[in-house]
This record gives sequence, C-alpha cells and structure tokens, in this order.
Amino acid sequence: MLALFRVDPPATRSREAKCQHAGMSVDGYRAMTSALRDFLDLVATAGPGADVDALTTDLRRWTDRLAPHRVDESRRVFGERFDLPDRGQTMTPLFVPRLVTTVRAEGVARFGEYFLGSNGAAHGGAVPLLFDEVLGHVVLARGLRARTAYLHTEYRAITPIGRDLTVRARVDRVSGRKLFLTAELSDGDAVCAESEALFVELRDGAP
Ligand SMILES: CCCCCCCCCC(=O)SCCNC(=O)CCNC(=O)[C@H](O)C(C)(C)COP(=O)(O)OP(=O)(O)OC[C@H]1O[C@@H](n2cnc3c(N)ncnc32)[C@H](O)[C@@H]1OP(=O)(O)O
Repeated sequence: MLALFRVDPPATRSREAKCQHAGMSVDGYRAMTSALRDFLDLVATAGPGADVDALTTDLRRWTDRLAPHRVDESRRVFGERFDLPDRGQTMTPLFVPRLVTTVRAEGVARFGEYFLGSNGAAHGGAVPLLFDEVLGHVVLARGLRARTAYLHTEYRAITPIGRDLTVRARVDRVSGRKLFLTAELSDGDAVCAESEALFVELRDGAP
C-alpha cells in the first residue's frame, strides 16, 4: 500500500512523455511489464531443474542495463500507465477494469502463480493488495489526493490462482474528508473475500 494519489487525473497525463522520459516506446513498455509478469509466474512455478545460475547471470545483466535509467518518482512509468489494464506495473495481481466511476469500480482480477500462498490459494496478503488497487481506482476517479487509513479484509473462501475472478468496489459513504468503501472478490457465485476500507483525503500541503 504505497501509492499516493496525484492531483492530476490520469487522462491528462501524457503516456508518450512518460515513456520518453524512461527511454522506452509506448508499446514497448506494455510488452515489458507483460513479459515481466510471465517471468515472475514462471519463477514461482520453476522446479529444481531450472538453470538458475545462467538465469541469475542474465538477470544481473538486465539490472546493469536498467541502473543508468533510474529517475526520480515524478518521472517514473511503472504504475503510471493508466491506458494499460494493469497500469504498467507488476506489483499487484492483475486487475482489468471494466467500469470505473466516481462511486464504483468493477473488473476482472487474476492472481498469477507468483501470488500463490499454498494449495492453490492466493497469498492472504495479496488479496488486500488487490482491494487497495481497485478501491484506489474509485478514489482516483473522484480526483482526490487520498490515502488508505484502514483496509479490513474478510477471507470467505480461498482465492484461486490462475482464474478470472470478479472484483467490485463501491463508495458506501462520504463524511468530510473520509470515504468509506467496500469491495468484494468472487469466483463465479462464490465470494472469496470482502473488504471495508477508509480512505482519507489529504490536507492541503500533506506529502
Ligand atoms: C488507479 C489507482 C492506482 C492506485 C492504487 C493504489 C492505492 C493505494 C492507496 C494507498 O495504499 S495509500 C498508502 C497507505 N496509507 C498510508 O500510508 C496512510 C498513512 N496514514 C496517513 O497518512 C494519515 O494517517 C491519514 C492521511 C490516513 C490521516 O491523517 P490526517 O492527519 O489527514 O487525518 P486525521 O488523523 O485528522 O483524521 C481525519 C479523520 O479520519 C479519521 N481516521 C484517520 N485514520 C483513521 C483510522 N485508521 N481509522 C479510523 N478513522 C481514522 C479520524 O478519526 C478523523 O475523523 P473525524 O474527521 O471524524 O475526526
């Protein structure tokens, strides 16, 4: 839960400019984060026969290639590609929005193998990570600078890995700077998890 909402709504940002800053093509960045998700899923599923020494050497080379391109937060692309289904980030389970308004969001969620806890169930910490992401879309649609004050999650059934799930979030109540929201994750008719959250709009001048 580390993102701070920015004042400018996503539509006003120039994704081309963001990518230019990062020295990447618009489509190239999409392909890169997609490839990274695939890679992380395969790291998670790899057995002991994997050629880890060679892979580690390759990974170190990739790190060395990216190191000179480090920029400050305001110029980063990761998580800032609002034109892409996953915002161009791999930190959260995949959320592909179908609908985002100022009062609700709905879409498809998918937990890749990377998010496995055990026995086919998603890691318990990954579920609120998804909820925070989805709720964040609603809050951002309101054009607010806000942060999560709490996010309570109830686990009703296991959250399966590798399936398209449905996630819904809505604003229940607004009181001054406080936004009370709820969210639900389901697998068909089965509810996997529910969440209640409070987002607090930041005071002027808050970092
Ligand atoms: C497209 C989407 C992409 C983005 C998706 C990612 C979204 C990620 C969003 C996040 O995860 S943000 C990062 C995680 N959250 C934080 O780091 C927040 C850390 N905490 C804070 O910064 C402050 O505590 C906070 C801004 C939440 C509140 O501080 P303030 O000084 O602005 O408010 P204040 O403490 O005066 O409280 C304001 C009201 O909220 C209430 N409140 C604050 N924290 C509360 C709490 N934890 N529980 C219950 N009530 C709470 C408080 O009682 C009060 O109620 P009243 O107005 O009725 O008096």
